[in-house]
Parts: sequence; C-alpha cells; structure tokens
Amino acid sequence: MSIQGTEEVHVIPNSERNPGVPLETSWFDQIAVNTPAAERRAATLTSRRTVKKEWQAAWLVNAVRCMDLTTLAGDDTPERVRRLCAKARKPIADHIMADLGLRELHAGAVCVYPAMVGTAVKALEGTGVPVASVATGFPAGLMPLNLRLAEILYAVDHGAHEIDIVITRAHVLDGNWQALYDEVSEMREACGQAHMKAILATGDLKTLRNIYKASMVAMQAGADFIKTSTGKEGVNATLPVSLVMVRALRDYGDRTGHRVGFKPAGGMKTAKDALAWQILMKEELGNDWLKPDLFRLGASSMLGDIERQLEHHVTGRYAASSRHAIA
Ligand SMILES: O=C[C@H](O)COP(=O)(O)O
Repeated sequence: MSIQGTEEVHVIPNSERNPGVPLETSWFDQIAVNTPAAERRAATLTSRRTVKKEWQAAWLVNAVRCMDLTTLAGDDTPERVRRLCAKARKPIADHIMADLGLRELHAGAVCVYPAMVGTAVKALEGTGVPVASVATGFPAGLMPLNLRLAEILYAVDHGAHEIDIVITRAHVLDGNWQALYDEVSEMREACGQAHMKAILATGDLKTLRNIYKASMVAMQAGADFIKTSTGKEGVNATLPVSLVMVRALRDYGDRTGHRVGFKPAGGMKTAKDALAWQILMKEELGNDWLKPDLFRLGASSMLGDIERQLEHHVTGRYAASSRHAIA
C-alpha cells in the first residue's frame, strides 16, 4: 500500500465520472435482499476478519487519507472550521509521521455546511484538500426542489469541489423511483463540475431492499458516490447496510462499466470502525475502492482514536514493521 499526499485537489476528472443512465426499474424490481444473510456476512467482517498487527498502521493511515473530516453542527463558527481545516492539512502529529516514514498526509476532504464553504476553501488553498459541502436541505431535504438546487449553486459558487446531497426519503418509501431519479438528475446537473455524493439516509428507508433500490436509482441518475447517512438519523452507517450498498455499486458497475464511490458516514468513531469498513471494501470491491477517489469515511470524531492507535504503534514493538508496510 503506497501512501502519499498530493498537491492537486482530488477531483475526479469528468471523463472518469459516472455519467448516469436512463432509469431502468427492471434492474431491481426482482431483487431479493436476504437480510439475515447480509447481517451474518457483515458480522464476519468484525468477528472473524482482522488486520495483522504489523499492517494496522498502514490501514489506519489509509483511513485518514480517505476521511471526509466533518463538522456539521448548529454552533459551527468560522474559527472552528479553520481549526478543522488545519487538522485536515496535518491530521497526524509530526513525531508519528516521522516514525512511520511519512512525508505528507492529508485528509480526503473537509465537509461543512454551505455557509462555511468560503472559509474552508480559503483555509485550504494550495493544500490539495477538497472542500465538500452538504446541500439540498441537509439533513431532512424537506424543502422545495428549486431552493435545494439553489443551495447547490451557492456552494459551488463559493468554491465547493464536492456536494453531498440528500434525497427525499418519501420517494423511496412511496416507491416513486421516477421522482427520485428526476430529483437526483437535476441535482447532478446543478453540481456542474463538482463531484456529487448522494446521501440515502438509510436509517430512514425501512428495508435493505429499499436501500438497494435507492442506491441503484441514485447511480442511474449520475451520483459519483453513494453515501449512507447524514449523521443525524436515529441509525447511521452500519455494516449490513453498507454491504447492500456496495453490492448495488458492484451490480451497477457490471451493468454499465461505470465506477461509483462509497461513503459510509455517521456514528463511526473508532479506529476499529475504520478497519472494518476498509475490510468490507477490499473484500467486496478490491483495492481500487481503498483510495479517496472511490472511498471516503464521513466522520466528525474518528480521527482522535486513529491518532491514539497510531501513537501506540510507533511507541510499540510494531513500529519497525509498520514503517516497512507503508514505504
Ligand atoms: O457526513 C458525515 C456525518 O455527518 C458525520 O457524522 P458523525 O458526526 O456521526 O461522525
């Protein structure tokens, strides 16, 4: 695993983005999602799969470079956003970086509310760290579509490189796939050059089958990423839900040849979570989905635990082999 930062802002070139395809409900009308099987399979990711101690530091560093470092709180201030940006530029303490032999490392992106985009863009200028903005009436999405589209335009106009949209959950709960397709297509168009992540808010969607179908429709409508949650639902990212979404993503790739990214988000706080989700990506989709172009972890409070675990590694007996793994 080679881990290096980059000076360029990590925006997927248009030629590699998912252009979307016409809505085709026969792709998922017949699907059967076996809930107990998805739960059993997800459980093996935490109970039976482990990352060898000597490789853990490399996996944790990779989680950092794929992390959308997030602040989405009602009491956010420009000063808090600037501090978050400073953390995104230099997420790991110097002595840990030196011990692991890393020259440069930054977070995958910073994720903020639209009103904070300008502050974040300025704070991250020249660093290569993209700014993601939530939009479209985050977190509930219960606003008229024209205002939700205007919010995207505002964020893009202020320099956001990525837009995290929310879908109308009622379209999924009513089985109105055409309405879902139409709104996501319009949002995608409003994003222009910015790269669009579609938040499904899976905790609101009731069944894994709904989650599979919503994933497929969002991709058909041109989402560059599908994302589990806003962090504000009662249940946010879980492994069974993520498994169903990545399998939808694989099915979409098989049908169309387009690669779509995955962003689990909400409620993930530990280094152990970071490992479990990376194992899922590697086992289901392979190493390409362990890179920030196709994988992000959306989290406001996971970095602290990762830094603590890395500190243990560099002060412990595994430091030398981890250094070797990252080189
Ligand atoms: O998109 C990211 C989520 O909103 C973060 O949720 P969290 O605060 O539970 O980590």
